[in-house]
Amino acid sequence: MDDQQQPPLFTFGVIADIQYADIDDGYNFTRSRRRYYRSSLQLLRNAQQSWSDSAVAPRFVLQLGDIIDGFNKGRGASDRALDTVLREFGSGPVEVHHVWGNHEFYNFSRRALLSSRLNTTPPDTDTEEPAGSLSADRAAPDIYAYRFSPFPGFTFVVLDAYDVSLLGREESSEEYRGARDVIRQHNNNEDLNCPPVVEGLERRFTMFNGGFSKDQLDWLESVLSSADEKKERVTIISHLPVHPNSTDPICLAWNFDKILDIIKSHSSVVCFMAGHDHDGGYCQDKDTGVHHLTLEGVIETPPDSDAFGTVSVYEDRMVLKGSGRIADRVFLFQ
Ligand SMILES: Nc1ncnc2c1ncn2[C@@H]1O[C@H](COP(=O)(O)OP(=O)(O)O)[C@@H](O)[C@H]1O
Repeated sequence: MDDQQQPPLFTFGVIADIQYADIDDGYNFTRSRRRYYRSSLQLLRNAQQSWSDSAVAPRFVLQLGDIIDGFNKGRGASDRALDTVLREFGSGPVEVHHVWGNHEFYNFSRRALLSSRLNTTPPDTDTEEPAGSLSADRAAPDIYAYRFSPFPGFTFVVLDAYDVSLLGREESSEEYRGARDVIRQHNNNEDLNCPPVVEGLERRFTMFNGGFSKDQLDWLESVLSSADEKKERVTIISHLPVHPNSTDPICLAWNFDKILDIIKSHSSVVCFMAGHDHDGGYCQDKDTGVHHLTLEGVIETPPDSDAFGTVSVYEDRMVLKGSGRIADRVFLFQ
């Protein structure tokens, strides 16, 4: 019998870059793509409706970052916009795991985010760690990175792609200075949102991107080592993509190569999911077989279309059923 005819072990929903704001339509920076700020809420509603109606209720939803747009901040509407979108999420049947993107930091400080409803770190389940030490389920107190296991044998890792960034860090902090040193080595522009070159991987060194600290990378190593031992299947999620063939390089994480190196040295990773590049992208890494999916963004999806997916997980594969401009895909495990 074909796997596809058997029921999945579990399913989950994915959606990226909602960027809701109660403002008229606009355009991206280069004016090549229209942005539908109000309609994005209706597209989220469509996704929730589909997940509510589905025969197999999804176990959870992954919200891949940029839930509300930075324009809310200047209008004093950040809290209101967030309430509006979270109310919509709350109407659905399942828990949501929120990833943080650049627009989260345009609206809120890191400290505010850590104590907000956008912090979906699960309660500590790790009983093996001695009292007082950090849980293996979380990276560090001010890094928004955690793991969760929705089904035996499957682990999901939420990464903090703005851990090393000029966004969200106090200008007086050591972290801010460290991030400024990194970007300044590559970008001499006065406006650090302006990429340093017109082509190639160096374009990623802009202020709207960021990277992963050594602490976070070390933690990821340890999570993946443990998953390797248990022969688990790991899906990593982050706002920023890490594979150059899965995105326009202007959207890559600063130290994407470090994540690729770590993935390469662990057999457990099967998939990496990101947002940020609203045009979306996909590749399967030829060495590791890991599937790198960049999900098309809701904000640049016309009101008569959709941009969400539902993933069915089987023993040997994940099957993405895309809606609207998201393609159907099969991610076979290697
Ligand atoms: N090529 C560029 N040169 C200068 N500023 C840019 C460039 N691209 C984006 N920006 C600015 O960077 C910020 C983030 O860009 P934006 O396209 O809004 O990000 P996102 O795609 O995450 O919504 C905005 O303030 C935008 O005006």
